[in-house]
Order: sequence, then structure tokens, then C-alpha cells
Amino acid sequence: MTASVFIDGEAGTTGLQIRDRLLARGDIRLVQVDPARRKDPEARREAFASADVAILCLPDAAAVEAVALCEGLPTRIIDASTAYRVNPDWAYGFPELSAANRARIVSATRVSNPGCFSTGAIALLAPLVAAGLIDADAALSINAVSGYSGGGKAMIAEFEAGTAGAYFVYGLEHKHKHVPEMMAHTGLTRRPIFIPSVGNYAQGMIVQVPLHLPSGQTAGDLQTALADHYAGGQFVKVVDAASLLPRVNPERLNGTNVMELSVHAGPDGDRVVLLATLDNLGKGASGAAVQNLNLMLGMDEAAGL
Ligand SMILES: NC(=O)C1=CN([C@@H]2O[C@H](COP(=O)(O)OP(=O)(O)OC[C@H]3O[C@@H](n4cnc5c(N)ncnc54)[C@H](OP(=O)(O)O)[C@@H]3O)[C@@H](O)[C@H]2O)C=CC1
Ligand SMILES: CC(=O)N[C@@H](CCC(=O)OP(=O)(O)O)C(=O)O
Repeated sequence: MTASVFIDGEAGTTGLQIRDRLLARGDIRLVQVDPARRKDPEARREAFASADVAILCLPDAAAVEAVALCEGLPTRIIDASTAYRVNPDWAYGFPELSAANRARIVSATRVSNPGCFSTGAIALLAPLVAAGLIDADAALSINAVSGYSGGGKAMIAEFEAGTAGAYFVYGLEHKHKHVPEMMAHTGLTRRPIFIPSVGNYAQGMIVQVPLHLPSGQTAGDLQTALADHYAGGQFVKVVDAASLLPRVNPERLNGTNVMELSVHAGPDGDRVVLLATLDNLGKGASGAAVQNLNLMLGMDEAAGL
């Protein structure tokens, strides 16, 4: 079987990486638009009409416009933007969340790809909330660092021009666009404090959740719950914390669709830091989109990854 795929926003950071993963595949035919007409709604509507699946790698407003252009077409959509991540009519593109969520992606006509930071936070927190090890109304903090490709072409240009400095912290207005999806897909009822940062390196991400454990709970309980949830998974792996010490490099999984989760305990056993390490352009964006595409088309989930 061969499927036709149109990547709207193919010239952008996420789009280019998806293209790279699909180009060599004999089971995928890429629908092309004349580069001079890549923002022309008429040319894009034609491309959507000839695609089995369209992958939107656009700013939010352009993604909403693209979905409107697809109205009445049988084309299935994967959207990489923030526009539909908490919309109940869209499947949430994190298949490892649950068997039901995976099944929903397989048959969906609309799939919203998760945010990069959200992928790490949700992977760590959703199974622990579901297991009752973290209360839904717990007061949580989530910290993270990303390579600058996470900010798309504009941020890449800033860092490459040398004007962005070595590192910065942001999201200090407590309004980061990933928080609603972090809450919606973990079951958290209290808004976490989420403070991301960007370093002067291109790609790779670590998401951290520090936790004080209630008495009677151990790091081993958290490790076991995560390991049970992700058992046998090929892309989300729960690894031994000691194997990562003393330093964890956010670039460690670059070029892969793998995300590694680890539970780092303090000497007294009463506090831990949960860590998710991933490639923001791999499992955090383009790799995840290709994984979802494979599931939607009934192909090998790991094809091209
Ligand atoms: N970078 C990352 O790590 C991640 C990104 N995402 C999401 O993916 C989406 C794309 O992000 P990213 O690739 O980083 O962004 P980029 O800015 O690198 O790329 C966006 C692309 O969209 C094009 N574009 C803008 N408006 C239109 C339009 N109306 N019609 C057609 N094309 C248009 C841009 O054109 P031009 O080349 O002219 O600027 C550009 O090529 C965003 O929604 C982002 O939030 C999600 C997870 C992680
Ligand atoms: C480093 C950086 O700027 N990251 C972006 C998030 C990544 C992104 O743009 O896309 P998604 O929201 O679709 O994941 C930000 O914080 O706004």
C-alpha cells in the first residue's frame, strides 16, 4: 500500500524533519506544492485534496485556516500546532498514554500532535496520577530546558545570529501554551507552575518534575508504576536513574524517536526528581507525527523512525 502525504509548512523546522523521515520510504508519496505558491490557499486546497493524510507544521492561526480549507475533503489531518490539543473532537497524538488513546489515533480523521515539553510532562505525570501516586490537585512544578530549534525558524535565526545569549528562562508570566494540554491529558486539576528555558544548542530537551514524597511512598513505587505503564514500549522507556549519573545531557537522544524517563531519589528517600529526556524534534514533534501517521495508515509504527 502507498499513501499520499502532504506536509503543509514543509519548509519549516518541524516540516523539514518530517520530510526527511518520509522521503526515502517506498510506502509514502509526498504531495508537492510549487514552493512559490506554498502559502496560496488554492494551491494548498488542491494538495489537501490529493493527499490521504495532511500534516500541518504551521503557526496556530495558519493551522486553523488549513483545517478550514480541508472542510468537505476526506483528507485525514495531523496537526503539529497548539490549536487542537485540548479539543475533544481531536485525538491526542501520544499513543503511549493509554491503549484507548492509541486505538483512537488509529481510526481518527483528526490527530493533534502533542507539544514537545508536554510530551515529557504528560509521560511522567499521567501514569502516576492514574495510579493514585500523585494527587490530581497536587501543587506541582515542572521545569524544562530545550534546544533553540524548539522555537522554530525565528528562534533558530536569533541564536545563529548570536543575539539570544547563552541561555534564558521564560514562561514567567505563568501562561505557557503547553499548560492546558498538560492538565487535560494528565487529569491534574490544579495548574502546575511550568517554567521552561532555552540553551544555546540546537536540539534536545529535558523536562523535570521535582516531588516531595508523602510518607510511606518511595521512589521505587514511582519507578514501578512508570515501568509497568510503559512495559514493552519501543519509544518510551523507563531507565535506571544511576545509569544516567552524574550528568544528563539533553542532546543524548537526538535523532531518535525515543524518550527516556527516570526517577532520581535523594539519599533520605523522601524526595525525587522525575526526568524525561527527548529530542524536541523527534518524539517532541516530527518523530511523533510520523509515528502517528504510521498508526493511522496501519503501517509499521516504527517505519522511518
Ligand atoms: N520546533 C519544535 O520543536 C516544535 C514545533 N511544534 C509546532 O509545529 C508548528 C511549526 O513549528 P516550527 O516548524 O517550529 O515553525 P517554523 O517557523 O520553523 O515553520 C513554520 C512554517 O510554516 C510556514 N507558514 C507560515 N504561515 C503559513 C501559511 N499561512 N501557509 C503556509 N505555510 C505557512 C512558514 O513559512 P516561512 O518559511 O515563510 O516562515 C514556515 O516554513 C508550530 O505550530 C509549532 O508550535 C511542535 C512541537 C515542537
Ligand atoms: C523553545 C521554545 O520556544 N519552545 C516553544 C514550544 C515549542 C513549540 O513551538 O511548539 P509546540 O507548542 O507546538 O510544541 C515555546 O515555548 O513556545
